[in-house]
This record gives sequence, C-alpha cells and structure tokens, in this order.
Amino acid sequence: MVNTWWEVKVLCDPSLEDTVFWRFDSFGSQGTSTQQRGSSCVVQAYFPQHRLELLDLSAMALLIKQDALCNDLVLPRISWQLIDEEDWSKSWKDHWKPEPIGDRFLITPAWLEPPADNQRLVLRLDPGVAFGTGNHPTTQLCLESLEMRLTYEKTDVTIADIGCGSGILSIGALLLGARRAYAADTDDLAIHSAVGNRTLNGLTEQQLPLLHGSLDTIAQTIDAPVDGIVCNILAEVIMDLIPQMHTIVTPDGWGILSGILLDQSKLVADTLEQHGWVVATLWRRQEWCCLNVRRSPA
Ligand SMILES: C[S@@+](CC[C@H](N)C(=O)[O-])C[C@H]1O[C@@H](n2cnc3c(N)ncnc32)[C@H](O)[C@@H]1O
Repeated sequence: MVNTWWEVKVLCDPSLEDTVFWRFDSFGSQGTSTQQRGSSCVVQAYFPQHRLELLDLSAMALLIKQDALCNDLVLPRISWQLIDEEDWSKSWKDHWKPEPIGDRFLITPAWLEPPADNQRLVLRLDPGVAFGTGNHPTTQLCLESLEMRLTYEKTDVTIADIGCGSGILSIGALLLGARRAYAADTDDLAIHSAVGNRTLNGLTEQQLPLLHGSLDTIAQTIDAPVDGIVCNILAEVIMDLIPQMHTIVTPDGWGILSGILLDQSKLVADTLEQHGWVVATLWRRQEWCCLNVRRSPA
C-alpha cells in the first residue's frame, strides 16, 4: 500500500511540457497534471515514495534541465516534496475536470457527475495511482483510433490491451461496443486501479478480464485469437513485444500502438514490417504518434 508520494513540480516554458511529461513517464510517474502560469506552465507528477530515491529525483531534474538547454529554452525551476496519500488525492482531484476526447467520449472523474445535457459516452475514471487519465496525448490518440475503428467497422470484437494502466482504453473499447477486452499490466497498482474502474463503469469480469502480466499472460488466457491489440507503452517496450504480437490476433487482426515519440516511429514501423504488419496510418499529437497497423496478407 502506497502512503507517501513525491510531488515533483517543474515550472518551465510551455514548449518543454511534453518533454517533461516524457521524462516523468520514464521515471515511472503515476499521475501528472499541467497548469498555465502566465507565459510559463507548471507540470506536476506524482511518484510512490518507495519507487524513487533522492538520487533519482536529482537525475531526473538534471535531464530536464539538459532538455531545456538543448532546445535553447530558459532553465526550468524544479522542486519536490513528500506528501501523504490524502493530499495526493486532493491535489489530483483539484485539477481534474470532465474532458471530451474525440467525437464520442467524455472522460469523467469518479467524483463528478457528467453535465445533464451530455450526449457523449461517459467513461468514468478514478485513476488511483495508475497512468491513464486521458490527459496524455498518447492515451487520447489511442481512444480516438479506437473510436474510428469501432464506430465505422464491426464492433462485436475482442481486444487485448497491453499496459492497461487505469483500464481507460479497454473501458473505452467496451463502451464503443467491443464484446471483451483482455487487459494486462505488469504493475500491481495499475491492476488495482483498473479493477475499481471496471466496477465504476458497470462492466463485468467477463467483459474485462484484468491480468497481472503482459502479452504472454494474455496469450495463455485467451481461448481464441483477438481481433485487435491496443498498446500504449514506450517504443522500447513495444519493439520487444512486436515479434510475439501475431500470436494473439486473428490473421486479419489490427493494432493501435502509441507511446511512441515521432522520431522513433520509423524504427518501430520497420520492426513491425519485418514481423508481418503493415502501418496503415500514423496519427500525431505534439511529439507523440500513434500507429494504426494491420496484419499483412500472408
Ligand atoms: C503509458 S501507460 C498507458 C496506460 C493506459 N493504457 C493509457 O493508454 O493511458 C503504460 C502502462 O504500461 C505498463 N507496462 C510497462 N511495461 C509493460 C509491459 N512490458 N507489459 C505490460 N505492461 C507494461 C505500465 O505499468 C503502465 O501502466
């Protein structure tokens, strides 16, 4: 059980914001938020205390300052403090409002009601300590890709969600009409949070089996290949998973892959093509991209 958190604040030029998110993510942040402050912005992240030593925080600060220097930006001001669980939830809750994503979703914090005139699919979330609040560009790109695929093509599909975090992508797919989403994450805290979000959205264990593990765990669990894969993890992890991806999908299956920085997209696309996948589209937001892929005909 996590009781104490590092709250890290970076006051920086807005054009550094995305790089700061990326650095936070690579050090295992479990929740982020951003606010405008005049012509600057404050990017915040939360890390379970036991996961980061002071040395890690110093290294992260150094890397963020180097990022600013390399981009000719003013040096960011970086601070951190320990806060307890109650303060963590409160500061998180203060920042989080219902957020429309794509044409169909309204991501709604568990503690708020959606507006009375809402016409969108309400995806309720209590992120707990897991990544996946919908405010990161990669999550948004995945939800929008799912929306395109499941709104205009057949919806009665099964999917695998590798690196499910809060469960946001699986829940989104089920709200759009998917029949079942097998979701896996290597982090216990993510699974714990996804279990809560499954209940919050009125979904059953059968619709959304939550597994501690990764692609191989899903392979051992499914009784038939799935129609599609969603995977929003860093490019390095995705490239390790690509050689096994075909083992869990149908021969005409598809994939939605994000967590990939634009300058890594060619490397990931080449790896996909070497393993029997075709990149159909690349969607981009800020420095991030999302590859929509399908199995290449045999
Ligand atoms: C960037 S978050 C994505 C969360 C959510 N799917 C979203 O789109 O917002 C990546 C998640 O992948 C998990 N993860 C990292 N490496 C993994 C791996 N090899 N297999 C499964 N999950 C992994 C992390 O614990 C984290 O919860």
